[in-house]
Amino acid sequence: METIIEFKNIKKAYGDKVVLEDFNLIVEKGEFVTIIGSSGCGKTTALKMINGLIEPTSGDILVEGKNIHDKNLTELRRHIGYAIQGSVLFPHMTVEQNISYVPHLLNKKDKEKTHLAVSKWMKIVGLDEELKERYPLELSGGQQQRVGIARALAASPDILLMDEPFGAVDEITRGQLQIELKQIYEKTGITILFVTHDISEALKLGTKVLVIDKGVIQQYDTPHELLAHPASDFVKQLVEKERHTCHLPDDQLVDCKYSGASGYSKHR
Ligand SMILES: Nc1ncnc2c1ncn2[C@@H]1O[C@H](COP(=O)(O)OP(=O)(O)OP(=O)(O)O)[C@@H](O)[C@H]1O
Repeated sequence: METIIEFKNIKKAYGDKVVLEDFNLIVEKGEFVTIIGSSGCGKTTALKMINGLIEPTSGDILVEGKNIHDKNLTELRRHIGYAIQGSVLFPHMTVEQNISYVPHLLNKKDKEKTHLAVSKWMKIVGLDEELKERYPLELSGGQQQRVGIARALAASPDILLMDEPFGAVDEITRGQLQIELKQIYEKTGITILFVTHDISEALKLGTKVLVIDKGVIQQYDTPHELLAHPASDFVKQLVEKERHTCHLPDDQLVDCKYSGASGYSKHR
Protein backbone atom coordinates (compact mmCIF):
# COMPACT_ATOMS: atom_id res chain seq x y z
CA MET A 1 0.00 0.00 0.00
CA GLU A 2 1.05 3.55 -0.73
CA THR A 3 1.60 6.08 2.08
CA ILE A 4 -0.55 9.21 1.68
CA ILE A 5 0.01 10.99 5.02
CA GLU A 6 2.94 10.74 7.40
CA PHE A 7 3.46 12.41 10.79
CA LYS A 8 7.19 12.36 11.61
CA ASN A 9 8.25 13.03 15.20
CA ILE A 10 5.55 15.60 15.67
CA LYS A 11 5.43 17.75 18.77
CA LYS A 12 2.73 20.32 19.35
CA ALA A 13 2.62 22.61 22.34
CA TYR A 14 0.33 25.53 23.08
CA GLY A 15 2.53 27.72 25.27
CA ASP A 16 3.89 25.38 27.98
CA LYS A 17 1.21 22.79 27.41
CA VAL A 18 2.43 19.90 25.29
CA VAL A 19 -0.49 18.31 23.47
CA LEU A 20 1.30 15.87 21.17
CA GLU A 21 4.84 14.52 21.50
CA ASP A 22 6.79 11.89 19.56
CA PHE A 23 3.71 11.52 17.42
CA ASN A 24 4.48 9.22 14.48
CA LEU A 25 1.84 7.87 12.16
CA ILE A 26 1.60 6.53 8.64
CA VAL A 27 -1.75 6.59 6.87
CA GLU A 28 -2.00 4.48 3.76
CA LYS A 29 -3.87 5.60 0.69
CA GLY A 30 -7.51 4.53 0.62
CA GLU A 31 -7.87 3.90 4.36
CA PHE A 32 -10.87 5.14 6.35
CA VAL A 33 -9.20 6.12 9.62
CA THR A 34 -11.41 6.89 12.58
CA ILE A 35 -9.76 8.81 15.43
CA ILE A 36 -11.00 8.45 18.98
CA GLY A 37 -9.69 9.30 22.44
CA SER A 38 -10.30 11.20 25.63
CA SER A 39 -11.49 14.78 25.42
CA GLY A 40 -8.63 17.22 24.80
CA CYS A 41 -6.19 14.44 23.82
CA GLY A 42 -5.19 16.18 20.58
CA LYS A 43 -7.48 14.66 17.92
CA THR A 44 -8.49 17.96 16.32
CA THR A 45 -4.96 19.28 16.61
CA ALA A 46 -3.60 16.25 14.72
CA LEU A 47 -6.28 16.56 12.03
CA LYS A 48 -5.77 20.28 11.46
CA MET A 49 -2.04 19.82 11.04
CA ILE A 50 -2.68 17.84 7.86
CA ASN A 51 -4.21 20.78 6.00
CA GLY A 52 -1.92 23.32 7.63
CA LEU A 53 -4.58 24.95 9.81
CA ILE A 54 -2.32 24.24 12.79
CA GLU A 55 1.48 24.24 12.57
CA PRO A 56 3.49 21.70 14.54
CA THR A 57 6.00 23.00 17.08
CA SER A 58 8.52 20.54 15.63
CA GLY A 59 8.56 17.56 13.29
CA ASP A 60 7.30 17.10 9.76
CA ILE A 61 4.05 16.27 8.05
CA LEU A 62 4.25 14.69 4.63
CA VAL A 63 1.26 14.57 2.32
CA GLU A 64 1.67 12.45 -0.80
CA GLY A 65 5.39 12.26 -0.07
CA LYS A 66 5.93 16.03 0.18
CA ASN A 67 6.63 18.04 3.31
CA ILE A 68 3.67 20.41 3.68
CA HIS A 69 6.03 23.02 5.04
CA ASP A 70 7.33 23.43 1.48
CA LYS A 71 3.90 23.46 -0.10
CA ASN A 72 1.58 26.30 -1.01
CA LEU A 73 -1.23 25.94 1.55
CA THR A 74 -4.02 27.02 -0.81
CA GLU A 75 -2.88 24.42 -3.33
CA LEU A 76 -2.59 21.79 -0.56
CA ARG A 77 -6.12 22.49 0.67
CA ARG A 78 -7.56 22.06 -2.83
CA HIS A 79 -6.65 18.38 -2.52
CA ILE A 80 -7.95 18.03 1.02
CA GLY A 81 -11.65 18.28 1.82
CA TYR A 82 -12.59 19.41 5.32
CA ALA A 83 -15.95 18.88 7.02
CA ILE A 84 -16.65 19.75 10.64
CA GLN A 85 -19.49 19.54 13.12
CA GLY A 86 -22.44 21.86 12.64
CA SER A 87 -23.04 24.14 9.73
CA VAL A 88 -20.05 25.97 8.38
CA LEU A 89 -21.82 26.84 5.16
CA PHE A 90 -21.73 30.32 3.70
CA PRO A 91 -25.07 31.68 5.02
CA HIS A 92 -25.58 34.18 2.20
CA MET A 93 -25.13 31.55 -0.52
CA THR A 94 -27.65 29.00 -1.77
CA VAL A 95 -27.05 25.25 -1.50
CA GLU A 96 -25.89 25.19 -5.12
CA GLN A 97 -23.50 28.11 -4.61
CA ASN A 98 -22.10 26.53 -1.46
CA ILE A 99 -21.42 23.18 -3.13
CA SER A 100 -20.03 24.73 -6.31
CA TYR A 101 -17.72 27.13 -4.50
CA VAL A 102 -14.43 25.29 -5.13
CA PRO A 103 -15.40 23.63 -8.47
CA HIS A 104 -16.35 27.10 -9.67
CA LEU A 105 -12.94 28.50 -8.70
CA LEU A 106 -11.21 25.66 -10.53
CA ASN A 107 -13.53 25.58 -13.44
CA LYS A 108 -14.77 29.11 -14.05
CA LYS A 109 -15.38 28.79 -17.78
CA ASP A 110 -17.38 25.60 -17.87
CA LYS A 111 -20.50 26.46 -15.87
CA GLU A 112 -22.41 23.46 -17.19
CA LYS A 113 -19.74 21.09 -15.89
CA THR A 114 -19.97 22.66 -12.42
CA HIS A 115 -23.76 22.55 -12.53
CA LEU A 116 -23.70 18.82 -13.32
CA ALA A 117 -21.14 18.20 -10.58
CA VAL A 118 -23.42 19.88 -8.03
CA SER A 119 -26.35 17.67 -9.06
CA LYS A 120 -24.15 14.58 -8.88
CA TRP A 121 -22.91 15.32 -5.36
CA MET A 122 -26.36 16.31 -4.10
CA LYS A 123 -27.65 12.96 -5.28
CA ILE A 124 -24.75 11.05 -3.70
CA VAL A 125 -25.25 12.63 -0.27
CA GLY A 126 -29.03 12.17 -0.46
CA LEU A 127 -30.18 15.75 -1.03
CA ASP A 128 -33.23 16.47 -3.13
CA GLU A 129 -32.56 18.65 -6.24
CA GLU A 130 -35.33 21.03 -5.21
CA LEU A 131 -33.18 22.21 -2.27
CA LYS A 132 -30.65 23.79 -4.65
CA GLU A 133 -31.99 27.32 -4.33
CA ARG A 134 -32.46 27.25 -0.56
CA TYR A 135 -30.21 29.06 1.91
CA PRO A 136 -28.55 27.15 4.79
CA LEU A 137 -30.97 28.60 7.37
CA GLU A 138 -33.86 27.08 5.42
CA LEU A 139 -32.49 23.55 5.88
CA SER A 140 -32.61 21.02 8.72
CA GLY A 141 -29.44 20.20 10.66
CA GLY A 142 -29.05 16.90 8.78
CA GLN A 143 -29.51 18.60 5.41
CA GLN A 144 -26.94 21.25 6.31
CA GLN A 145 -24.51 18.50 7.28
CA ARG A 146 -25.10 16.80 3.92
CA VAL A 147 -24.44 20.05 2.06
CA GLY A 148 -21.21 20.41 4.06
CA ILE A 149 -20.11 16.92 3.00
CA ALA A 150 -21.12 17.52 -0.63
CA ARG A 151 -19.14 20.77 -0.60
CA ALA A 152 -16.07 19.02 0.83
CA LEU A 153 -16.35 16.26 -1.79
CA ALA A 154 -17.18 18.46 -4.79
CA ALA A 155 -13.59 19.59 -5.15
CA SER A 156 -12.70 15.89 -5.76
CA PRO A 157 -10.14 15.81 -2.97
CA ASP A 158 -7.71 12.91 -2.48
CA ILE A 159 -8.13 13.21 1.29
CA LEU A 160 -11.21 14.06 3.35
CA LEU A 161 -10.75 15.30 6.92
CA MET A 162 -13.88 15.10 9.06
CA ASP A 163 -14.05 16.44 12.61
CA GLU A 164 -17.11 15.01 14.36
CA PRO A 165 -19.18 15.72 11.25
CA PHE A 166 -22.27 14.00 12.65
CA GLY A 167 -21.98 15.33 16.18
CA ALA A 168 -24.85 17.79 15.88
CA VAL A 169 -27.53 15.61 14.28
CA ASP A 170 -30.10 13.24 15.76
CA GLU A 171 -29.51 9.47 16.04
CA ILE A 172 -31.57 8.51 12.97
CA THR A 173 -29.97 11.07 10.68
CA ARG A 174 -26.59 10.10 12.07
CA GLY A 175 -27.18 6.45 11.15
CA GLN A 176 -28.22 7.45 7.62
CA LEU A 177 -25.22 9.73 7.16
CA GLN A 178 -22.88 6.98 8.36
CA ILE A 179 -24.25 4.58 5.75
CA GLU A 180 -24.03 7.22 3.01
CA LEU A 181 -20.48 8.16 3.94
CA LYS A 182 -19.43 4.52 3.89
CA GLN A 183 -20.95 4.13 0.43
CA ILE A 184 -19.19 7.29 -0.82
CA TYR A 185 -15.93 5.95 0.58
CA GLU A 186 -16.40 2.61 -1.12
CA LYS A 187 -17.31 4.25 -4.45
CA THR A 188 -14.55 6.87 -4.55
CA GLY A 189 -11.65 5.14 -2.78
CA ILE A 190 -10.84 8.48 -1.12
CA THR A 191 -8.69 8.51 2.05
CA ILE A 192 -10.74 9.63 5.05
CA LEU A 193 -9.67 10.72 8.54
CA PHE A 194 -12.68 11.01 10.80
CA VAL A 195 -12.65 12.25 14.42
CA THR A 196 -15.42 10.92 16.65
CA HIS A 197 -16.32 10.57 20.33
CA ASP A 198 -18.38 7.48 19.68
CA ILE A 199 -16.54 4.15 19.81
CA SER A 200 -19.27 2.27 18.01
CA GLU A 201 -19.14 4.84 15.17
CA ALA A 202 -15.32 4.51 15.12
CA LEU A 203 -15.50 0.71 14.87
CA LYS A 204 -18.35 0.71 12.39
CA LEU A 205 -16.85 3.17 9.89
CA GLY A 206 -13.10 2.74 10.15
CA THR A 207 -10.93 0.35 8.20
CA LYS A 208 -8.38 1.45 10.82
CA VAL A 209 -9.04 3.01 14.21
CA LEU A 210 -6.54 5.38 15.83
CA VAL A 211 -6.88 5.53 19.61
CA ILE A 212 -5.14 8.44 21.36
CA ASP A 213 -4.89 9.13 25.07
CA LYS A 214 -3.21 12.27 26.39
CA GLY A 215 -1.43 12.89 23.11
CA VAL A 216 -0.02 9.35 22.90
CA ILE A 217 -1.09 6.78 20.31
CA GLN A 218 -2.48 3.78 22.16
CA GLN A 219 -3.30 1.65 19.13
CA TYR A 220 -3.65 2.03 15.37
CA ASP A 221 -5.30 -1.05 14.05
CA THR A 222 -8.29 -2.62 12.34
CA PRO A 223 -11.58 -2.66 14.30
CA HIS A 224 -11.25 -6.41 14.60
CA GLU A 225 -7.75 -6.22 16.12
CA LEU A 226 -8.88 -3.50 18.53
CA LEU A 227 -11.65 -5.74 19.80
CA ALA A 228 -9.66 -8.96 19.79
CA HIS A 229 -6.33 -7.59 21.04
CA PRO A 230 -6.65 -4.22 22.78
CA ALA A 231 -3.11 -2.88 23.18
CA SER A 232 -3.58 -1.10 26.53
CA ASP A 233 -5.99 -0.80 29.45
CA PHE A 234 -7.27 2.43 27.92
CA VAL A 235 -8.24 0.65 24.68
CA LYS A 236 -9.63 -2.28 26.62
CA GLN A 237 -11.96 -0.02 28.58
CA LEU A 238 -12.96 1.86 25.47
CA VAL A 239 -14.01 -1.26 23.56
CA GLU A 240 -15.38 -3.25 26.51
CA LYS A 241 -19.03 -2.46 25.86
CA GLU A 242 -18.69 -3.14 22.14
CA ARG A 243 -17.08 -6.53 22.84
CA HIS A 244 -20.15 -7.49 24.83
CA THR A 245 -22.51 -6.46 22.04
CA CYS A 246 -20.70 -8.93 19.79
CA HIS A 247 -21.49 -11.80 22.23
CA LEU A 248 -18.58 -13.77 20.88
CA PRO A 249 -15.34 -15.10 22.29
CA ASP A 250 -12.18 -13.38 21.06
CA ASP A 251 -11.28 -15.98 18.48
CA GLN A 252 -14.63 -15.58 16.75
CA LEU A 253 -14.75 -11.81 16.76
CA VAL A 254 -14.00 -11.88 13.07
CA ASP A 255 -17.65 -12.72 12.47
CA CYS A 256 -18.98 -9.83 14.47
CA LYS A 257 -20.40 -6.73 12.83
CA TYR A 258 -17.16 -4.80 13.40
CA SER A 259 -14.90 -6.98 11.34
CA GLY A 260 -13.73 -4.04 9.26
CA ALA A 261 -15.03 -2.40 6.12
CA SER A 262 -16.13 -5.51 4.25
CA GLY A 263 -17.80 -7.15 7.24
CA TYR A 264 -19.55 -3.95 8.26
CA SER A 265 -23.01 -4.76 6.97
CA LYS A 266 -23.27 -8.36 8.11
CA HIS A 267 -25.65 -7.61 10.96
CA ARG A 268 -27.54 -4.74 9.33
N1 LIG B 1 -5.36 27.47 20.29
C1 LIG B 1 -5.16 26.84 21.44
N2 LIG B 1 -4.52 27.42 22.46
C2 LIG B 1 -4.29 26.79 23.62
N3 LIG B 1 -4.66 25.52 23.87
C3 LIG B 1 -5.30 24.88 22.90
C4 LIG B 1 -5.60 25.49 21.63
N4 LIG B 1 -6.24 24.58 20.86
C5 LIG B 1 -6.37 23.47 21.59
N5 LIG B 1 -5.81 23.63 22.82
C6 LIG B 1 -5.72 22.63 23.89
O1 LIG B 1 -5.02 21.52 23.37
C7 LIG B 1 -5.59 20.31 23.83
C8 LIG B 1 -5.98 19.44 22.63
O2 LIG B 1 -7.03 20.06 21.92
P1 LIG B 1 -7.77 19.34 20.72
O3 LIG B 1 -8.83 20.26 20.25
O4 LIG B 1 -6.77 18.86 19.73
O5 LIG B 1 -8.38 18.08 21.47
P2 LIG B 1 -9.48 17.02 21.04
O6 LIG B 1 -8.91 15.69 21.33
O7 LIG B 1 -9.92 17.27 19.64
O8 LIG B 1 -10.62 17.38 22.08
P3 LIG B 1 -12.20 17.15 22.10
O9 LIG B 1 -12.41 15.67 22.02
O10 LIG B 1 -12.61 17.70 23.42
O11 LIG B 1 -12.76 17.90 20.92
C9 LIG B 1 -6.76 20.68 24.71
O12 LIG B 1 -6.34 20.66 26.06
C10 LIG B 1 -7.08 22.12 24.31
O13 LIG B 1 -7.61 22.85 25.37
